[in-house]
Amino acid sequence: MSKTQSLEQLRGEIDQIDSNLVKLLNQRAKVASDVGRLKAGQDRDFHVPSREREVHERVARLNQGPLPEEAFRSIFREIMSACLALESPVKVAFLGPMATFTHMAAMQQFGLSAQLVPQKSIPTVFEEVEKGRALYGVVPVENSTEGMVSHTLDMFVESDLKITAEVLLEVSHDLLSRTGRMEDVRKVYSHPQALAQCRHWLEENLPNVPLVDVASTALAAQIVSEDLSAAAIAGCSAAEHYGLKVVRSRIEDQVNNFTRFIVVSRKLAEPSGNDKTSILFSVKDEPGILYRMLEPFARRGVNLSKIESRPVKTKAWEYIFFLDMSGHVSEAPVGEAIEELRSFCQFLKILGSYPKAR
Ligand SMILES: C=C(O[C@@H]1C=C(C(=O)O)C=C[C@H]1O)C(=O)O
Repeated sequence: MSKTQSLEQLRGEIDQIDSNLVKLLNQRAKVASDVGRLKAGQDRDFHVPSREREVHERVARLNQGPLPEEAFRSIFREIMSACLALESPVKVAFLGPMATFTHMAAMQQFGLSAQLVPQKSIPTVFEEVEKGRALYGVVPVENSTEGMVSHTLDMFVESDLKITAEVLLEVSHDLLSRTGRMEDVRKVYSHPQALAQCRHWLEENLPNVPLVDVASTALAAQIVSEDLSAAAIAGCSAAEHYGLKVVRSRIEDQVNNFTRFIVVSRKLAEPSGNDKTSILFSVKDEPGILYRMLEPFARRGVNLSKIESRPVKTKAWEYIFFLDMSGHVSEAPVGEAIEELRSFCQFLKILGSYPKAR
């Protein structure tokens, strides 16, 4: 920048660049619509997550700064979301109500132009996708401090939906109220997990204030939007959505609190080059079975990243196992190890192969 450039001149330059951006973005949208028409004629899906990933990766390679990769990721997520919405918005069911952490995860994955539809429960999210009323569903599956969301794992025993993506979100809690003043808080509402995650902060800062459990952090925010003497513990997007002020931000006791969400759909995702596969199976109760079920993976050098067991609801002391591994099921070592395991399982289901979250 030379010293002689005035504020007006610099703003003029920005206006010129924006004019070009508007033109280019509309050009891009038109080409995306052409692609949409072409695909419709060939009966192909318009939304192609693997291609979107390619676009993000290409943009990251092109980027020479000063903007960081993350900035381009959000910008291009919204560009592609808006291009898709011109044809027909991608419909996504998520565990609601509005402004839950699952809602934030859905926005992170699909952008603001997707049609995000809140659902009352995890089973209704699955049902919306199974019946074809939504293309995707988003539900929580695991929290780094509270563990697995067993309701979600249990759904896969009956459902044939596939996991097509995972989303990692840092979960941070704010204390929200109508007035934004600490001295007005006579009661605190939240989801029991959120209250547990802020226990020490609450003991120190709001001792003797009653804590009330409700079904979600967003519902707590909704209740508090009608009560001047109450506060909610919820994510920052709930403040905006329910017209609340932040009394204190980031009140969780542990930093680095992540929740993992999964995206379900009726189709398997294509390989992206850096995938993960999840399976579910049950084995006969006999000596050495735990060793035998893992051996096919060890022999082929397939990296197992997680193993969970859940009781079979209809049979006491029998278990089903959930296994996560690196790689896509279409890759030989992964596919072969799974088939070998299948040969001594009572049942085995591939829950999906999907890109590893960044
Ligand atoms: C335009 C396409 O369709 C959709 C829109 C994309 C985009 O805006 O870049 C990318 C993938 C698809 O979800 C395509 O497949 O190329």
